[in-house]
Amino acid sequence: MATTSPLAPTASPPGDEPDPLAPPPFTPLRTERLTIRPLRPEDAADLHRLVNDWEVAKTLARVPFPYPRDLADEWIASTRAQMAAGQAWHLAITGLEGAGTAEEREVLVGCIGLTRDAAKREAELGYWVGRRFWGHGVGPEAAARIVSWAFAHIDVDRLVASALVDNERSQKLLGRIGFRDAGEGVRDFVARGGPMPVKLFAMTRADLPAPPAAPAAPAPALEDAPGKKILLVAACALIDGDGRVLLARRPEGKPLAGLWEFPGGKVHAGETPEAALIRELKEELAIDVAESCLAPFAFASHGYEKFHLLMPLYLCRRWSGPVTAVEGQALAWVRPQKLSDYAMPPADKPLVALLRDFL
Ligand SMILES: Nc1nc2c([nH]c(=O)n2[C@H]2C[C@H](O)[C@@H](COP(=O)(O)OP(=O)(O)OP(=O)(O)O)O2)c(=O)[nH]1
Repeated sequence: MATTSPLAPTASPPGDEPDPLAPPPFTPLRTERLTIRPLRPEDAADLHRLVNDWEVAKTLARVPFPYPRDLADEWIASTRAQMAAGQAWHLAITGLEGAGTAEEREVLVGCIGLTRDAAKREAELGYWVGRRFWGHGVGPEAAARIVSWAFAHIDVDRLVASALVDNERSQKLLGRIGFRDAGEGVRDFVARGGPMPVKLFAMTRADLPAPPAAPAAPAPALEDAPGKKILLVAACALIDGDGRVLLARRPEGKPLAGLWEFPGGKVHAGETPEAALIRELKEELAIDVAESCLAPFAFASHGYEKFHLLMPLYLCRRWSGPVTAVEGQALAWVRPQKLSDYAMPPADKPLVALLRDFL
C-alpha cells in the first residue's frame, strides 16, 4: 500500500475557484479484471469492513484505526466535491466475483486516489487493497491504469508517491509501474500516532511505459536522413473570430498523452503537408479546410529521443463545419496570452512565443 490514501475528509480551501483546466466528469476505467470508478454512498459498509483492518490501516498515513463507521460515509461524500473541483480523485477499485456465472456481482476490492498540487503541477498517488484480495496483482493493475489516466487527463507533469521504509512490496510495485526513487522522508501516520520514515517516489510522463507500436506507421517523408529519422508532421493553429487559438489534448495511449497541441498529424508518404493537414483536420475535427486558407507561419525543429520532429505550423481563420472532437479528445479555445497555461510538447514552445507576439 502506498501511504497516502487519505480516508479522512479534507476541507477544500475557502473561496477556491473551480479550475478551468479541471477534467470532465470521471468516466470509469477498466483493466483486464478491475473497474476504477467514483465511490458511491452504498460502498460505505464494504469500505469500512476492508479498511478497518490493522494490516491495511497501518500502512496508510491518514487512516485512523479503529476506523469509525460514520467516517466512511463522510469520506465518500467528500470525494465527490474534491473530484468536481479537480483537487483529488479518490476512487473505488472493484472486481467481479463469480464472473461469468449467474451469481456474478461487483465487489469492492480497495481504493486508489490522486491528490493534486496545482502549484507544483503534480499529484500524489495513494492506494490500498483489502486483505482478502492481496496476492492477486490488484495493486499494480489498478495503479498502472490510474497513472496512465492521470498524465492524460490531469494537468500534472509529475506524480509522486511514498511507502513506509519497511513496506517493500509497495516500493516494488511503484518501481514496476514507472516510479523512480526520490529519496527518503518522514510522514505522520495517524494510526501509528506519529511520524514514520518513508521512501519517496516520483515519475514523469517520460517514465510511462511506451504505448504499443502503431500498426504499419506511415512512412516518414525523409527516411534516409543520417542519425535520427526526421518525422514530418503538419500542424495548424485554427483562429476563431475572437482571436482564440484551438488546442487539442493528446489522448491517453499516445506518446506525450495529456499535453496540449496544435491539431495536425504525420505527413504520409506521397502527401504534401497541406494535403496531410486537410486530411487530419477532417479526421480529428470534422472540418473542411481549403488549401488556400492555410497560411504557412513558422516551423518547429526539435530533437526527441527517438526522432527529429520537423513541423510546419500553418494559420487558418476560415473553415467550414462546426469544430467537433471526433476522437473524444479535449479541445480548448485559448486566448494567445493564456497559451502558456497549457502544458505543450517541448517542440511547441518557440511556436507559442511567436504566435503570442503575432496575434
Ligand atoms: N499534431 C501535433 N503533433 C505534435 C505537436 N507538437 C509535437 O511535438 N508533436 C509531435 C507529437 C507526435 O510525436 C507527432 C505527431 O504524431 P501523431 O502520432 O500525433 O500523429 P497522427 O495524428 O498522424 O497520429 P497516428 O495516426 O499516427 O496515431 O508530433 C503539435 O503541436 N501538434
